Amino acid sequence: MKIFSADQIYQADKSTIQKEQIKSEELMERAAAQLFEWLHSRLRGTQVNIQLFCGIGNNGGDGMALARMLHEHGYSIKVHVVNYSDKRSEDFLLNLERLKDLKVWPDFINKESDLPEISPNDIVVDAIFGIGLNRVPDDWVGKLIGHINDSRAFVLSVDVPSGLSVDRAPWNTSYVIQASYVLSFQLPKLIFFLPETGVYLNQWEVLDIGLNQDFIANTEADFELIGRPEVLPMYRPRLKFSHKGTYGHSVIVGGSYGKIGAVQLASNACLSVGSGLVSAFVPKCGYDSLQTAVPEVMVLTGSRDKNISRIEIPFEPSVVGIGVGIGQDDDTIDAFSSFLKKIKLPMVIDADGLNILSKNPELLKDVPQLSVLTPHPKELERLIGHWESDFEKLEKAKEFALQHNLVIVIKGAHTITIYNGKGYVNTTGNPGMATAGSGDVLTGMITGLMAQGYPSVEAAIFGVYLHGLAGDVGASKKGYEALKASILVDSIGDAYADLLRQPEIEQNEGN
Ligand SMILES: NC(=O)C1=CN([C@@H]2O[C@H](COP(=O)(O)OP(=O)(O)OC[C@H]3O[C@@H](n4cnc5c(N)ncnc54)[C@H](OP(=O)(O)O)[C@@H]3O)[C@@H](O)[C@H]2O)[C@H](O)CC1
Ligand SMILES: [K+]
Repeated sequence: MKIFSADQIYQADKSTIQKEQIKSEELMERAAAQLFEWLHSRLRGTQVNIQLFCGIGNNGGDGMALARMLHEHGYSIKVHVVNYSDKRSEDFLLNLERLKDLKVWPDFINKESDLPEISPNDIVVDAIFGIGLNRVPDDWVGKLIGHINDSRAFVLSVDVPSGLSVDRAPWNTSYVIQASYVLSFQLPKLIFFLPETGVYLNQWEVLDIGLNQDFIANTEADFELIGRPEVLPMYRPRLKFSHKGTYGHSVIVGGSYGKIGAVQLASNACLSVGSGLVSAFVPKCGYDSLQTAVPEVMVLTGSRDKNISRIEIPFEPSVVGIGVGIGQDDDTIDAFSSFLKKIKLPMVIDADGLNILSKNPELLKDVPQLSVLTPHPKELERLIGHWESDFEKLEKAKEFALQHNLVIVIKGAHTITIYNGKGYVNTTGNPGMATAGSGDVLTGMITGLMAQGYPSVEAAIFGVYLHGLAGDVGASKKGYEALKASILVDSIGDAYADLLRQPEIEQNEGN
């Protein structure tokens, strides 16, 4: 699913109005009807106090129209107009009049007003600001937002939590609604997935308000949300008349004394994701444990016992994944840099491989184009420098990836894969995956997918999705806390099965 900027959403709005020859008020009516249906199907007439806080723009207009529909269906409502400007939108005014026609009289909150009482048992509808927010809310509006947050009521935000801009970091983090649920129109917003802004909502859902599908399909978006529909077409089925050579020979280079487990996890994941053959290149101390732990993996060793000092692979690998557990000894850095000069095919670089690049940026020119770098935020910061906000982080990462023609996988709750000026936001995974070795498994999976012929960017997007899905499958059996990286590896098969399952057929169909 595409993720649009605020400007693109306004354009989609306009093109829908033109194409369907409707008025903007009708689009607002559709939006409000969807909001109403969502609430009504859950409440089914339950008598609970619903307090609607409406701004004076179209977000507020949506709230007003929703208030009317709730009132018409017998719900107990209280409508507050947050009167932060005299520039009321036409559709807001229209819906205010429609509400007054039903003899519902909103109260107008301004700078001097007392804050309304809100019980923890109330439902608050937050329709103060939508995607039109373009500056910090006034202090009195910020205080009202704080008051709503302190109420402990269930807060349903219309389109976005008020106080969050769609395209930048919040001006004042205390002036942002903490939403229990966000009902967002047509397309998800990038802020739902970034660590700095995603914390302002517990759950979100998209409501289809029938915006022009041609416009959406033909408009290039900077970000895309990656779910099952986006990932399935990337899947490459295995062929009946194939052999292990068809699916590539991966090499995982890494490990040092005490960190051989990283290579074990990565090479095991590489095999489990489908690489035909997997070899590991490790220091000598890793030989016995690796051969014992993963008999399917072939093991090559360097000349040193505790670290890698020279990397020599006596065959042409399909792909190399390098860096897990490798350490940063001087001779390891030398080995890494001379290996980079030899290798021409795209590779996967993780962990200390990335830290070596950060400390020796002159090596970047030797990294093969289209290689995949998989940093967590700290590793990314070492690579691209400090950022002030998640938006700046994404811009800098895009620039860096473009400059070196690389794929960058920014790991996090919603891992974002950056390539060619675009960001692909992952939807699978859970907090149980914040555990030792989880990244090593991902490195192995992306490497194993590239070995099978997935182009690097698809290997990254598909691998991140499948890795998260393995985490979700694993957590469903073990819970979050007990989820370990080795469970992720064991769950890769179930993750594939989950991804490829046929849509469920109605049980009684045909009866
Ligand atoms: N296509 C859709 O998704 C549809 C969305 N709808 C809803 O419309 C809003 C967007 O409405 P809009 O009127 O453009 O903007 P807001 O309601 O968010 O804000 C209203 C105006 O407030 C001004 N503003 C901005 N920041 C502040 C501030 N900090 N303090 C005071 N005032 C502020 C700004 O106007 P200015 O001229 O003063 O700059 C805003 O325009 C969207 O989120 C949906 O809820 C439609 O209903 C259906 C289609
Ligand atoms: K809102």
